[in-house]
Amino acid sequence: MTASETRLPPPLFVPDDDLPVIWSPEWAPFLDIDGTLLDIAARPDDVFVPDRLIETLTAIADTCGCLALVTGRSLPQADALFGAGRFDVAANHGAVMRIGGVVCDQAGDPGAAEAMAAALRPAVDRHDGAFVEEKGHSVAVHYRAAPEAEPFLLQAAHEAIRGSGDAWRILIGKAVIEIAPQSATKGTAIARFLADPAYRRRRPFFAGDDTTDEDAFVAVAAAGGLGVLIGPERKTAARYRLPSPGAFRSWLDGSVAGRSG
Ligand SMILES: O=P(O)(O)OC[C@H]1O[C@H](O[C@H]2O[C@H](CO)[C@@H](O)[C@H](O)[C@H]2O)[C@H](O)[C@@H](O)[C@@H]1O
Ligand SMILES: [Mg+2]
Repeated sequence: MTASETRLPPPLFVPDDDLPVIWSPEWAPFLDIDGTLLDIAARPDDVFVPDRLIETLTAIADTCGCLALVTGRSLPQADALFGAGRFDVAANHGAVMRIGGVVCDQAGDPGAAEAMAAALRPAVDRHDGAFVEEKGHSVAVHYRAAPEAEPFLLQAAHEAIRGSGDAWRILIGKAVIEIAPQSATKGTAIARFLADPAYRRRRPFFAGDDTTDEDAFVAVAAAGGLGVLIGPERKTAARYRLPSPGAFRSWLDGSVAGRSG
């Protein structure tokens, strides 16, 4: 069953501390970054990471014995935001995996990604405010400041991957069109983590905000875990929902035993 075929009841809205999780080594927490842990900002480099969030995530990782960021960002970007090597990461929408400090999987040819970025640039340059984000194993075209450009940029992205066979796929996120390896998703990333001794036999928890996170919600549900959608209500495979990254950060803070405001 694919994410788009998922038929589950509408997600439950969870006011603050009713989310049924008490961190312990039973759990494997998997967390999306943008729009989930962090508020959306005008540009990728404008995001703000509160010190307290890093302390909270570190405390959860210590309690559970594991924690992974599962993100569309690249590994260097995730490290720049949360501290070099601090957490396990599935980067580039699952194409690049680092577990226990070791980069164990790398899907997608960075040379091909660079060539696609170059091919996209003339189309992007025709729209003030649009820009290309090169991420090694994937490419993003941002148009938050040029929303009218979306159809044109989407066509350019389809043209960029034409001829690559099944190697690449297009994902549409928040004011962004991404080109990522076909062979990896956030769902395959979670399955890969759960096969690793550091995560095996744990109950997966995943929080994410985007339609690109639905593969992960399906994967955690299939493994008996728990998915939390961050943001407004929509069709989703997540079973719970919190309204914003701020609400999620507050819940995370409150979920860490022995800490107070
Ligand atoms: O999977 P995620 O961790 O949620 O990452 C998804 C993409 O997030 C970033 O772009 C988004 O957030 C930016 C900062 O708030 C915002 O300016 C942009 O409009 C959003 O699309 C990041 O730049 C991408 O590389 C990630 O794939
Ligand atoms: Mg996100």
